[in-house]
Amino acid sequence: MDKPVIVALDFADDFECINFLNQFPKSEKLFLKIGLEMFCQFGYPFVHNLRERGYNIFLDLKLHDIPNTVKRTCEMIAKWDVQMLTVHASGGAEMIAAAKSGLAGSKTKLLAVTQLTSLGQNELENELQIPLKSADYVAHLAKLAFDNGADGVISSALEVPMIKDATSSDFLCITPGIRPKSAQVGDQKRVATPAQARTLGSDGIVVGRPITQAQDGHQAYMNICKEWNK
Ligand SMILES: O=C(O)c1cc(=O)[nH]c(=O)n1[C@@H]1O[C@H](COP(=O)(O)O)[C@@H](O)[C@H]1O
Repeated sequence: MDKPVIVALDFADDFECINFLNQFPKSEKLFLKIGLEMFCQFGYPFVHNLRERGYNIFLDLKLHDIPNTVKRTCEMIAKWDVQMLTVHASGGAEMIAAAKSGLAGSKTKLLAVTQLTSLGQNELENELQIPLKSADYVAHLAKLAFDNGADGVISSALEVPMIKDATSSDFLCITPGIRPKSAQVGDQKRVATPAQARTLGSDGIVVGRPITQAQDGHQAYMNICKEWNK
């Protein structure tokens, strides 16, 4: 798989989303992330529709439940022919392994979310009461995901070198929290530019608002791809 720029489709309605996609030439082979906002409203038919149109799909459901429930859910998703699926690494070793076994026989890559990019050191210590440096917590969760069969993790680009050291160079690091220099950071805490993410060894970047809320979404996407592929 080439290193993709994955567009996060965080739209309130499907009409707005399809209008957004129609800005792109048909030849543009987009990699799209369907997250909770759209999946909760439009479910599997929406995923199926976008697969039929030839898009690669990252289904970002961030599953986090008991192993049996996660396994059964993954068995269902395994039939959907999506390229990537997320679970929370903090669901534990057994849950990650259960997710992987649920996906058996499919080509869907299992990605474990480490520490959300919207959480910094302060939130980790004071809200979640995790007495670790953020980087150590991310490395710990990445190792847990690696040891239990995940294909990769979701983390900030800033942590990629450390994750690859703690796991393996081909363990996928897909990184949201991407902000071109001119973009607003918003609710993200651990951010990097597309160029920084590339230099740090990220295997793919996830970008939402800097593209979906731009005046010209296609141009914003092209600019980010240019910086990413430099
Ligand atoms: O799993 C994710 O994709 C994810 C994990 C994470 O730690 N941080 C994070 O921002 N994301 C997702 O990546 C996207 C980032 O969107 P923007 O902040 O608008 O670029 C959103 O759809 C988030 O749900």
